[in-house]
Amino acid sequence: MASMLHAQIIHESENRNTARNRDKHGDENRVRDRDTNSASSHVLIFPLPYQGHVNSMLKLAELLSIAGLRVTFLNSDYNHRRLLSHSDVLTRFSRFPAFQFQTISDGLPLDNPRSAHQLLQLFNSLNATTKHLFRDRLLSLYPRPSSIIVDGAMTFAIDIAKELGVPVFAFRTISACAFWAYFCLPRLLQSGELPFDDEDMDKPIKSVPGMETFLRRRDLPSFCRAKDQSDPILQRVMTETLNAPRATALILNTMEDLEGPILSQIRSHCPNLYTVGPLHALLNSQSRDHLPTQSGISSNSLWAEQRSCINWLDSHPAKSVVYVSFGSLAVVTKEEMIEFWHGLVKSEKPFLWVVRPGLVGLDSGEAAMEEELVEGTRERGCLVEWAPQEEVLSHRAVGAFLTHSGWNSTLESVFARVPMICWPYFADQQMNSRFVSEVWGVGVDMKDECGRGVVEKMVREVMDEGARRDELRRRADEVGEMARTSVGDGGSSFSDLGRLVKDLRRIGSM
Ligand SMILES: O=c1ccn([C@@H]2O[C@H](COP(=O)(O)OP(=O)(O)O[C@H]3O[C@H](CO)[C@@H](O)[C@H](O)[C@H]3O)[C@@H](O)[C@H]2O)c(=O)[nH]1
Ligand SMILES: C[C@H]1CC[C@@H]2C(C(=O)O)=CO[C@@H](O)[C@@H]21
Repeated sequence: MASMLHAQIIHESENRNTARNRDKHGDENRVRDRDTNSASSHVLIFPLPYQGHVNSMLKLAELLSIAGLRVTFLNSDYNHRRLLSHSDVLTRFSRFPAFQFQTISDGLPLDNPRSAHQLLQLFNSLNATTKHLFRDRLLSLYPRPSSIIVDGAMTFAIDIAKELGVPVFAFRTISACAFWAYFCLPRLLQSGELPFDDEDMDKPIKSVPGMETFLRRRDLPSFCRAKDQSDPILQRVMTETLNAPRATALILNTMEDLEGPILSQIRSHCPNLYTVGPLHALLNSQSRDHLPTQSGISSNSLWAEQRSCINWLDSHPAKSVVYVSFGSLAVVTKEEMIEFWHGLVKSEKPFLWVVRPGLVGLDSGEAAMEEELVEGTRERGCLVEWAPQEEVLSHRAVGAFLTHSGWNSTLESVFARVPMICWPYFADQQMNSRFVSEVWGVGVDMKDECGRGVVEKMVREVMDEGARRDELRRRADEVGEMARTSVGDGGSSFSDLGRLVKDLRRIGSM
């Protein structure tokens, strides 16, 4: 049955892809239109256990619940404890009697920091431990899931779903441009462009179709910097990506107007592609009147949000503050922190800086660092351990976002029309920052530099009065408007979510 369904959805997708050329935003049924099949659809959603993945997949879970589907969200034990402590998920999801959380072990000991430095440990542990637990869970869940939406970075879950005959949708939480670069890894290796044979990081890259005119070595996902093609993380991300076409469909948190040409490339390998981003905006627009929170924002934070920074922002003029955050996984050295700090202070702009516990590597003297920062930022800075980021970015006082270019942060900044200063840390972020600066024109890219002079120069470029600032703001407004259109009634992401709901229902009724 799974394969019949797969064939049917693919057939319809091919027809639709042809129609897309005639009417890019062809209307689909409204998401909220429930039909009689909803009750038998049971969707299991299973993210990679990281903040950036839990965040977007939980937003999709909320949207599917709003549409009337039965949803089970499978969280790691470790993340679930933190999610319950630091967010309002229980109150929010109590609106949906058919929604449930379930938890599963990620196999790592409690004291493992689960940051970027332990990436391989997490992947190995998921494959050694969680994979088997997932199989048992799938067999024991009642009602049995009619479909599964798994993180596209967890091929083991695709394998098990296929083995048990449950239709599986892969949700990759990164940008289409980063996904496509990963997808082209075999040709990058075959052409000899990888591994790099010298130190010239500005050398153009030719083996990623559609990006020949602007992609350089330094813009490829950071794992491509491996000296040896057998590097385990490079191999891992390549395998995860090349497995996507085995799923019934691929879901991406992006929008047609932003990544259309790259999405066309991906469609030639994964014809049934749903583009439903920015998910946070789609969710906010569909649940604003029904949320128990004052801000109308669904927070899925794994750290306690320090809301005092909103009062601090309230006391600043419009577009005067630089918001700084490097997401949930990055670990920087004390030296890098000092450079950022000098650069920010020298730029003479007020700044709100998220210094997450664990952001500064332990071996680089974290305690002394914090003292210095608190002292040096007394005049102009506000430091928090974790911020209500969506709310911060939509605050009128924020004029720029110094970001690590994680995909959620990028989409949140795009939607809030805030120009970015990108300092990509690892993984997909190097691709995102190149697109932000060269393709979408909504920010500047520091790439591999974070010396104080560069930080100051980039902050001034984006914040100081002048033609450059005006151009960045103009583009940020244009691209932000595109995002608004995509998630509004009849927009491409709105319609694709409707199609996804319809397909999940149809599977549930078979
Ligand atoms: O103080 C903060 C800082 C962050 N966030 C939120 O945390 C999420 C962070 O996600 P993202 O910007 O994507 O960064 P990472 O946490 O680093 O996400 C990982 O997952 C992403 C999605 O796959 C990838 O794009 C990144 O490279 C990867 O590091 C965003 O929704 C932010 O709004 C807060 O709420 N408060
Ligand atoms: C560190 C990364 C390896 C895979 C995950 C990912 C992805 O490509 O899907 C992006 O960023 C990280 O969260 C993970």
